[in-house]
Amino acid sequence: MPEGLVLLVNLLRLLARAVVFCLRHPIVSGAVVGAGWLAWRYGWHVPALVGLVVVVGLGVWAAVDRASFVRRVYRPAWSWWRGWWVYRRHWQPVLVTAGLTKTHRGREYLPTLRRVECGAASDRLLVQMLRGQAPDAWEKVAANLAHGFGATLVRVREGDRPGRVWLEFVRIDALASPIPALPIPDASAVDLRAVEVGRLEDGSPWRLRLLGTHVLVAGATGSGKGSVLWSVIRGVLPLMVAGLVEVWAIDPKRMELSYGRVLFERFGRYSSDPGGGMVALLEEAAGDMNARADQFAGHTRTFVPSVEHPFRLIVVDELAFLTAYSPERDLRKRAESALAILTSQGRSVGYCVLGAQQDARKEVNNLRNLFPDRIALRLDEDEQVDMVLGDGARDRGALADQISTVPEVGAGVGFVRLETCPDPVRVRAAYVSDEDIRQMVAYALSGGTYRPEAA
Ligand SMILES: Nc1ncnc2c1ncn2[C@@H]1O[C@H](COP(=O)(O)OP(=O)(O)OP(=O)(O)O)[C@@H](O)[C@H]1O
Repeated sequence: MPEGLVLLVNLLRLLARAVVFCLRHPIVSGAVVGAGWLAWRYGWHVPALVGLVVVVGLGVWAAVDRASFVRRVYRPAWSWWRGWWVYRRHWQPVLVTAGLTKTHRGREYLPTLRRVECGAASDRLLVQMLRGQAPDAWEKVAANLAHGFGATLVRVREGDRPGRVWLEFVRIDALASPIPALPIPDASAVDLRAVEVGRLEDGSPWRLRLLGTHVLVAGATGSGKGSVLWSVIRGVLPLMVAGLVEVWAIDPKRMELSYGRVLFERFGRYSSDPGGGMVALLEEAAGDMNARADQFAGHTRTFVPSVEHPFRLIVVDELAFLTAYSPERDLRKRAESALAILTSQGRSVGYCVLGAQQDARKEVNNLRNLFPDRIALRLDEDEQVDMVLGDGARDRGALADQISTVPEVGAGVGFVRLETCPDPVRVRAAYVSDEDIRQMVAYALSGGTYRPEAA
């Protein structure tokens, strides 16, 4: 091809790209054209003044209403910038190297990047796959994509319609360091449908539902099950003091819960008696629940806690001690039966079982399916992940078997399935230390007048 023609073709290409850029980014191109016109018509100081007024205006907005400024200005601008600088600029070379493009009769077909949304810790990219491509083609090269775009991890999620996927690029591990115990909330702020217990991977609060469900916390020894149990108890503490919530603690290990024994004895019940006391307490809870169900039948369908009928949270630290490891067969059967009654019928009458379990294997706990909400902390084997969170959870990114064994990095870290989304989300429970528990006891015994934060 003659040199002149090559030059002409390249010029036309450049022009076409410039037009596409202007159409895709009307605000930026409009601002540049507007500033250029003002400078040409009135001199350079006019657009400079307009720019200054805009910057001051944005600064005032950020100072007055930070949240709306971040949502409407900062996030879109940051997404636009990263979308162009990090992703669009390297899109073609990274995808070619990762083997996600196809060449047919000399023409290259490239998946289309439709949208980029950048958060504080991760970026989400909506991608139109090539026709005939499936999400698992992207899952297989997740490591290539992570290295190619400078992320620590990439997850592939279902897109908004067939043929599309969301790619989640995790840049910063927002859960890498321990989260200190959350402040004890005001009684009016406690919602039993959303008790704040820690943080989600994107830095937002992790809220756990208690009312209308049962929760299973599974994790190997040292995975931080205690921090989930104590964060829940801390989150409902003001309602315990107000008499609207009772915590019945069953403590076979006599380790974790015994620290707050005085709390449970005063605002609920406590047993660590292996000779039948713990099972008797479970049976008592099941009996009370049945009596409550009889009383409510035909009168109330939605449970609202009151002093007469408080919400009862049955906390069991290590279910398997009662259902599998107990040497007495009769006690095992009775415990299993009481737990089955509570979990199958207790939800609608204000009973919630919060059970912790070290071993997720089927034979150890066949009550697992009675717990609608489950949390997988660090697990010993990869097959345990699906046993806890349900089939396909590990393939969808719940790598609970890869959580660090170093307590500062991995304790209290886990995966949950939220109601709003089928994909597992990484979370970390706040760490409630022994000193925090002591302060909780002081707060409760003072009737809520002693505030640990103020001490
Ligand atoms: N959320 C957390 N953040 C940071 N560190 C934590 C957290 N939870 C626990 N740890 C640390 O990890 C250690 C083990 O935690 P914990 O005893 O709660 O685990 P566990 O799962 O209950 O273990 P086990 O089943 O053996 O009782 C604690 O001593 C503490 O130092």
